[in-house]
Amino acid sequence: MNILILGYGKMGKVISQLAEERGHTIAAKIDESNVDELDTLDASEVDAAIEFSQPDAAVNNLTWAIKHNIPVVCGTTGWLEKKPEIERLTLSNGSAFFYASNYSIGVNVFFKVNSFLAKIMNEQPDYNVKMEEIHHTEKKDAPSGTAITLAEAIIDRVDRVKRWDLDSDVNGNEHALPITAKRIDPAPGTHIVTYQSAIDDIEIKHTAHSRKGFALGAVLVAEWIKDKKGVLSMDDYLTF
Ligand SMILES: NC(=O)C1=CN([C@@H]2O[C@H](COP(=O)(O)OP(=O)(O)OC[C@H]3O[C@@H](n4cnc5c(N)ncnc54)[C@H](O)[C@@H]3O)[C@@H](O)[C@H]2O)C=CC1
Ligand SMILES: O=C(O)C1=N[C@H](C(=O)O)C[C@H](O)C1
Repeated sequence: MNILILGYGKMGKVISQLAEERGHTIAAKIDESNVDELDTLDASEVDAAIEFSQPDAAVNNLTWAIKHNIPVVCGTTGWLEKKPEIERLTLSNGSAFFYASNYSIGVNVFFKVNSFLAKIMNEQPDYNVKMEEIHHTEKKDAPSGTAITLAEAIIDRVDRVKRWDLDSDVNGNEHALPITAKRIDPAPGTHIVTYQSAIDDIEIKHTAHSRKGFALGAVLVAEWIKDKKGVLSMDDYLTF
């Protein structure tokens, strides 16, 4: 496949390397410094685009790919208020758009465990739930996209939890899920969900050791999305 890299930072570099190791070619590596290369790129030669840039760049990149009918795999977090707009554009254009807050298989297993635990804890009102996420200091958004996905699953299943709150001192308020976002180098991504009671704590934790799991997942999805259409997610790709 010929893959276009939209966002050639820490993730774009690992993704390009892995894609080449898997026998793909890279159509172009687009960064802040060479966005104008998109004006002359032959889109008909591109099989899929992988977009890992930054919150204020994602919408333009995705719009460009969708309008050029290039299936696009997006991992950028922190722009999701605009996602409905991108989904509408995808559908009206008959293109393909895939979004996941986390492409690693391990985190997607963790999402399932989190949902299962939340369902059980709905029946255990003595426990308050809280979350901690730890990432490197260059991360632009907080809380992480992964933390938001985890929180949304808890809010959907635990009736007493109505919202999440970032870095607030709401421990003990049973209606809020406090999320603490720590920035410590070189953490690639750690997420901890804790249910706390006077008697005991129940804790689940995922720790990424590198960016390889995120990057491999994105390349595998790009291979899968090549001939697909529509708004797609990990629920369409993963069979577990
Ligand atoms: N969904 C997932 O599995 C994962 C998502 N991420 C997300 O991916 C994004 C990128 O992460 P990193 O690579 O660590 O960040 P980074 O800061 O190392 O790289 C971002 C790159 O985007 C470039 N950029 C800025 N404007 C651009 C534009 N208009 N077009 C193309 N590129 C542009 C910047 O120059 C920079 O090189 C973040 O939003 C992060 O949260 C990161 C890891 C995993
Ligand atoms: O910015 C990062 O690095 C990461 N971002 C994603 C997120 O916001 O959840 C995924 C991963 O945790 C790494």
